[in-house]
Amino acid sequence: MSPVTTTAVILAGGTGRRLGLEGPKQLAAVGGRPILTRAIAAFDAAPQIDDILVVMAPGHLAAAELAAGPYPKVTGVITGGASRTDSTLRALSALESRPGDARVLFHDAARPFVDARIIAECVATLERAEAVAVAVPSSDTVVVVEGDRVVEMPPRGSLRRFQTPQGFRLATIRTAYERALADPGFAANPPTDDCGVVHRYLPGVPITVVPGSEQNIKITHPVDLIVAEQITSRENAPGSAD
Ligand SMILES: Nc1ccn([C@@H]2O[C@H](COP(=O)(O)OP(=O)(O)OP(=O)(O)O)[C@@H](O)[C@H]2O)c(=O)n1
Ligand SMILES: C[C@](O)(CO)[C@H](O)COP(=O)(O)O
Repeated sequence: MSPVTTTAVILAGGTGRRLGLEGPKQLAAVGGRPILTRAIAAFDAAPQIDDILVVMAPGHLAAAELAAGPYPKVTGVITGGASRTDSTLRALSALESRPGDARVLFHDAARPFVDARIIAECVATLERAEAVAVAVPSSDTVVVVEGDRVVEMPPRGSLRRFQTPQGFRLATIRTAYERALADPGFAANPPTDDCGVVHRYLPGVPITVVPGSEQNIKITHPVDLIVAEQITSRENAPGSAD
């Protein structure tokens, strides 16, 4: 391991309610391989990643251990919490012995098509930044509504859609969550991701954005499974690197 380690945390603690399958969506297969396996494999293959921690939905640890089996960088599979931020907190507890300058990338297990370029750029950015996010421009016009009324139309050119991974120096994300836990309003209204926790509780910390990819989709709704199958159908095409 390099003196400053980089850990990938695969957040797989959800149940996939919006997808509506019988079990957690991360155990469903796309292109013949479980979504969770694809996410783990991407980080296992990345030379910048030293180790991987999988945070799995309660009651499904054995399935996650099976999925992680072939990947030597996986050093732990732990149980997730009730919300995404609870699952991150559990990962931070599991990493409590690591020094503050260690790096951590949090990745949605539900994004099976994260690529080597994105992972490399996130880790490289953490050499000079405390926090990094992955984002793509919006092809839709995005509006703010109150009830059924449009109240704001932010200029689209400055809008981005966040993806994962989201990366941090460990000391930064620890401090952000310490402050969040001290806020009585946090549990009732948690940010939707880890960058949101840093943005709200450490507003002075810049979050550097690196370009994501249109393929790095989050499998959320049933239509996303159809798109995912299409993406995987190219894997074995002549000339494909996969
Ligand atoms: N308690 C939770 C909830 C979510 N996640 C993870 O966070 C990622 C993004 O969340 P999302 O797409 O919302 O997944 P689910 O919570 O499973 O989906 P849904 O909201 O439709 O139930 C997923 O990889 C999910 O497993 C997690 O680790 N712990
Ligand atoms: C982290 C994230 O994927 C960035 O777009 C998103 O915020 C997760 O939201 P979800 O509702 O937990 O899917």
